[in-house]
Amino acid sequence: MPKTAYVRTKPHLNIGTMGHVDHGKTTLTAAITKVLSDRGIGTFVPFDRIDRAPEESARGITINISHVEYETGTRHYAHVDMPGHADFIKNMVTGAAQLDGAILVVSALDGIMPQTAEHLLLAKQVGVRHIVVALNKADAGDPELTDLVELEVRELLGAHGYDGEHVPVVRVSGLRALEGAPRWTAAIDALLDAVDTYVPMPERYVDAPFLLPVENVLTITGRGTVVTGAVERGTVRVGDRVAVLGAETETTVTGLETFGKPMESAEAGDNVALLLRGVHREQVRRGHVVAAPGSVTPRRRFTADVYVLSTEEGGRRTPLSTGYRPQFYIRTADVVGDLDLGECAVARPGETVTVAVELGRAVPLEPGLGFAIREGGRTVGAGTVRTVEG
Ligand SMILES: Nc1nc2c(ncn2[C@@H]2O[C@H](COP(=O)(O)OP(=O)(O)OP(=O)(O)O)[C@@H](O)[C@H]2O)c(=O)[nH]1
Ligand SMILES: [Mg+2]
Repeated sequence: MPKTAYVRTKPHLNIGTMGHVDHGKTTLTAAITKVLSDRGIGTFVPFDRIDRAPEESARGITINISHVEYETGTRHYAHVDMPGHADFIKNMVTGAAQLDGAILVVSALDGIMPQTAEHLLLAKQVGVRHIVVALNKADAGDPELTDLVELEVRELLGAHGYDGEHVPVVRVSGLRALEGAPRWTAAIDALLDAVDTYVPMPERYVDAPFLLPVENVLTITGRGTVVTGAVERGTVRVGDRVAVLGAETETTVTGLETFGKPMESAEAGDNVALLLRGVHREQVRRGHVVAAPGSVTPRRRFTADVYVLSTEEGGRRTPLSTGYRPQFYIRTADVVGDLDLGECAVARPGETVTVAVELGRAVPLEPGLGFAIREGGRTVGAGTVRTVEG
């Protein structure tokens, strides 16, 4: 049976749930789809369809990011549910790199925890400009304690450069909303209203040359290799030639889908799957970039302003020095790089310094691009590209 084509009727945005492990991101994601499907718009996606890997159900945590789709009265959303566990921050950053706005989920029972702050910092760094807070588990929390958690969260938002005073903070219960309790389904409506009104429609650079950072690579039996991700800029049509930067190959797009629905062309902001002619699954990886041929040249060397996280923020205890070789998280890529601190030679936790970086492999870079620096499973710094060199 031929699949129904995607019909663009409402503006499309990319949002997602982030926050500390077990604070209820996946439950809330399922609850949002439930409330909307009860209203007759969209399909309910149960919890075990979101966390569907055997290891996820065995451990009771999210490991991989997953995407669900839904519509409110005014918008179409692709929603990424991100893992909270510290071991899977890598997957969280990949998910966050494509968002126009994020729902920061904070358990009203536990308040701010380490990955609440780390996710906020990483989101800011990869360019998430707007946050809405869901104070989850409000069914079980004491209202006065919840007030304190709200104050704490607003302060944390402010400390990371968000408008802590005005960010909407909505008290929800994903669990009770899933069960259909009217008070809590109404809270989901309030949360979606906050997202609809507080996260503005971003400017989409549809006229720029096409660029898509690869989030995932799949094989469709009988059809070939598919890459998925959000289109960062430009448009792409079936039949277009594209370069796969990282795989150093050029190919033709032979199919285009969003959430299983075929489309003729995709544009900046769309969350899509591209079928690539004659490309083998092993050739392409997360972190590669699919782009209009000749439109970008991957580079290895750049200068950047880097903030070295303080020890209290979960950063290092000791200074960084020239020759330090951490991992750089740039768009969906994770690349090793050498740091040169020039004359200042060392950078202490809590300091901001200008550094020169030489990456282990070339990636598309441009001034203003944000990135995170991680080492041995923790975030140690956050930076912005200043200049790009050959
Ligand atoms: N009381 C109460 N419990 C909740 C609520 N939402 C989630 N929970 C419980 O909290 C636990 C964790 O929920 P998840 O949705 O898996 O949390 P998560 O944030 O997705 O966890 P990770 O993805 O592993 O970081 C589960 O036992 C849920 O049933 C809520 O609103 N109220
Ligand atoms: Mg989860």
